Amino acid sequence: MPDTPFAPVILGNEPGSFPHSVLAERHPAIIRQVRDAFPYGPGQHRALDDLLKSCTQGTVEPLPDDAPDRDRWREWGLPGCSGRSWYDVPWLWSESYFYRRLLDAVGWFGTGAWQGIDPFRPFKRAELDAQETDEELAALDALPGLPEEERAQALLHGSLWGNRADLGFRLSAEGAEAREPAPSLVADDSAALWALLPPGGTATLVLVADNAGRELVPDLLLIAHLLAEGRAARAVLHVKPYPYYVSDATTADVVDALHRLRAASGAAAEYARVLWSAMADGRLTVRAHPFSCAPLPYAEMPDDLRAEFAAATLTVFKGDLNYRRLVGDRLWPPTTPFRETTAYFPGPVAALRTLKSEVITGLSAATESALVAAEARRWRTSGTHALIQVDAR
Ligand SMILES: O=P(O)(O)OC[C@@]1(O)O[C@H](CO)[C@@H](O)[C@@H]1O
Repeated sequence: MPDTPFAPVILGNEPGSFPHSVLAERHPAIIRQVRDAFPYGPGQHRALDDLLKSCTQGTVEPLPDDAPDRDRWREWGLPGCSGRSWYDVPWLWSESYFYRRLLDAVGWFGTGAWQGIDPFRPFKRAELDAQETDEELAALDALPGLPEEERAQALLHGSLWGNRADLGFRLSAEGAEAREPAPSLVADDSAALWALLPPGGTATLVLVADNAGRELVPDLLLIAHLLAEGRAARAVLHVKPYPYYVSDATTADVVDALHRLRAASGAAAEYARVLWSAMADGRLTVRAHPFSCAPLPYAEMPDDLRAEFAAATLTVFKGDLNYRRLVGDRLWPPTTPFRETTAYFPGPVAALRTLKSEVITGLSAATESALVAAEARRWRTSGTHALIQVDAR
């Protein structure tokens, strides 16, 4: 990481700011939604009440003594954050710990009957079962007649804009889905991305997934295309080891998405066949590394993960949160080169992301001025702009 006195770490303690609204409004709304979605017992309701009080008015508290990941969270900075207001510790840390505590409250980590019951599953399932998903899958039938480059580009854009399908985001951005998509890319390095994945090559692609459902489906379709066309010989899909940020994909969500694709007809079912056989013969693997849910930037990744990314031809980070973790959750001057913020990364790296938080790098001065002139600061968080950035080395 470069020395960054000019790029302060984002905190959530400024009333009226986007990060503050996430802590003060989005998190309580998520607690409400989860509480309403399950027939929880009194213990769970009490734990949710306690969490609501702690995260809005209280301080960060340590994990229970028997938490299986106590040591990990100690390494991830819990002792330094304990006793401080959730608003005063780094925003990234605070959000991440909120999801960890929410899972605790509903019994995910316990040994009881609620162990492993995903509190966000009803929302993710509803999205996967929605009519919009049928329409998106039916639209794939237009692809087989097109030249390979056009299909590849269409599927890349499907995966990119699929990142708008973020359930946590929609909780606090009502109507965002209905707005004009404004499909404007604020940075487009797709040519550099394709140059790293030529047809008939031996590339290993690592895709660090973001959301389940209507984002994961197009991510899987893109992977299927890359494998089928020989742009990747092998792909590794990184998902979250536990439910996170409402809609982030876990292994269970990958299974649901693959079932959804397999049950479809036409081209979608063909992509499903490619994916099932690639999983069966090991060309496509799923990883759920603990660091995927860490409250830290990727600059602090552990050695085993660093080695894995170093061995890949290209690592693609999907989504807003992964972007924040890739470049560092800081208020960078928007023209800071992307490759300067990813210089620590051990191999070629790309970001596919719609803009849903204030972190941004790699803009040209002209693009930044145009966005500010048209929308002041709104373009940073509205989810209506996107980027494809590549550091090819
Ligand atoms: O990573 P994703 O799904 O694209 O977006 C995650 C997100 O909704 O959560 C954060 C605020 O909670 C923001 O960074 C962003 O808006």
